[in-house]
Amino acid sequence: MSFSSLVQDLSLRDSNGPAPRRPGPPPSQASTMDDRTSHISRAMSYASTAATSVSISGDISSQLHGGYFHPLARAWQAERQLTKSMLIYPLFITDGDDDMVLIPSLPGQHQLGINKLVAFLEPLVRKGLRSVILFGVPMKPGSKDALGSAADDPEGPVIRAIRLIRRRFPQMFICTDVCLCEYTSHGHCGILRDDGSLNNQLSVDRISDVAIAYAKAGAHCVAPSDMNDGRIRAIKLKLIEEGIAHKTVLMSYSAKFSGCLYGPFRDAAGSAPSFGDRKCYQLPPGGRGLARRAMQRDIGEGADIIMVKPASQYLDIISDAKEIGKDMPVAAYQVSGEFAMIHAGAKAGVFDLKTMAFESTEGILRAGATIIVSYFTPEFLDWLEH
Ligand SMILES: NCc1[nH]cc(CCC(=O)O)c1CC(=O)O
Ligand SMILES: [Zn+2]
Ligand SMILES: [Zn+2]
Repeated sequence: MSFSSLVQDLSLRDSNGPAPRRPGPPPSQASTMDDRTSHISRAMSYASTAATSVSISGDISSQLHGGYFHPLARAWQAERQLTKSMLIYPLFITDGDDDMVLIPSLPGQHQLGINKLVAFLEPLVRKGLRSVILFGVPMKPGSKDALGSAADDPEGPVIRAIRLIRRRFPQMFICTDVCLCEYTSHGHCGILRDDGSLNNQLSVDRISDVAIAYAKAGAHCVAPSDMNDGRIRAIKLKLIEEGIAHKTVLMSYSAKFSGCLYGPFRDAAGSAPSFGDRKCYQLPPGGRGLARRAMQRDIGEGADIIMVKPASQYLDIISDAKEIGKDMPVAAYQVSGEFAMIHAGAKAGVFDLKTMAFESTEGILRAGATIIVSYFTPEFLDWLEH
C-alpha cells in the first residue's frame, strides 16, 4: 500500500467514524492503532492547510536504510551473531613429542607434539578459546596397521593430549574426531574386506571402542567422522554400558560429503587413502536427500549434535540440518580446502582475508549452524575483541 493511499484510507475512516475492527491486531494493541491513526490524520490535516503542499510519494516499505545506517544496527540484522563460544578449533597432535611443524597446504596450522601443546594453547585460552577438536597424527614408522590399532593406544598422542588438556586447561571443552584413516595402513576410515570395501560391522565395533577410549580418557565429546552405518547407535550403547553416556556429547559427522575439499587435511593428518577413494561411504555432493536421511537416522540413533561438512558448498544442507535437528545444536565444519581457498584468494588479491573469513562464517550461521569448526578460530579470537 502506498503512503498516499494509506492516508486516503485513514482519512476516509476518520470521516466515517471509527475504523472497522481488523482481523489482525489483538484488542490490547487496538489503542496503538488508534493513536497512530489520529497521529497521521493530524499530520495530514496540517499538510493540507500548509501554504506549500508537502508531497510524499513512494512506498513506506521501500525505505530500508533507516534500519542499518549504524554498525550496531547492522549487527542487529543478523539472527545469530558469531561469538567465541561457537568456535571449535581443530588441532593435529603428532607422536613426535617435541615437534611443531607448519603444514604447507594449511596456512598457519601446525602438527603439534604433546610437549608443544600447553605453550601453544595458553595464549589462545587467554583470548577466550573454549573448545578444540583433536586429530591424531601418527608419524612413527610401523605405527599403522590394518585395524588402526594406534587410534586408542593409551600412550598415543590423542589420549595423552586429552589428559594434558584436562589437567592444564580444566575449562576447555575437548572434542575428539573418531576415525581410523589416520591410523590404518591403507588410509581408509574403517576395517576392510578382502575386496577393499569397508566391513561395516567390524568397523563399527572398532570405531565405537575408540570412541569409548577417548571418552574414558576425559574427552567431553566424541565425533565419529568415519561414516560407517550404525556407528552412532553403537557408540551410544557402549557409552551407556560404560556409565559415561551422561557426560559425553556424541557429535555425529552426519552429513559429510566426499569431494575435493579435504586435501590439505589429509596432508596434515597423513590420512590419504593408499588406493581408491571415499565415495562409497562419504555422501555424493548431489545427495541432499541422502544427507537428510543420514541426519534423521543419526538423531534417531542418539546423536546429541549433528554436523554438516564441508560448510560453504553445502549451505542448503545446513539449513536442512537446522530444520531436521531443530531441537539440537547444528555444527558446520569449514574444512581445510575451504580455509586454504580463502587464503589463496586473499593472497591473489581477490578479497581481504578477514572480510572473507567473516562473510563465509556469516553465511554458515545464516544457513542455520550454531557451532562452527574453523581453522580461523585463533584469528576470530582476536577479531571478535574489537
Ligand atoms: N575422516 C577423517 C576426517 N575427519 C575430518 C576430515 C576433514 C577435515 C578437513 O578437511 O578440514 C577428514 C578427512 C577425510 O574424511 O578425508
Ligand atoms: Zn577417516
Ligand atoms: Zn576423521
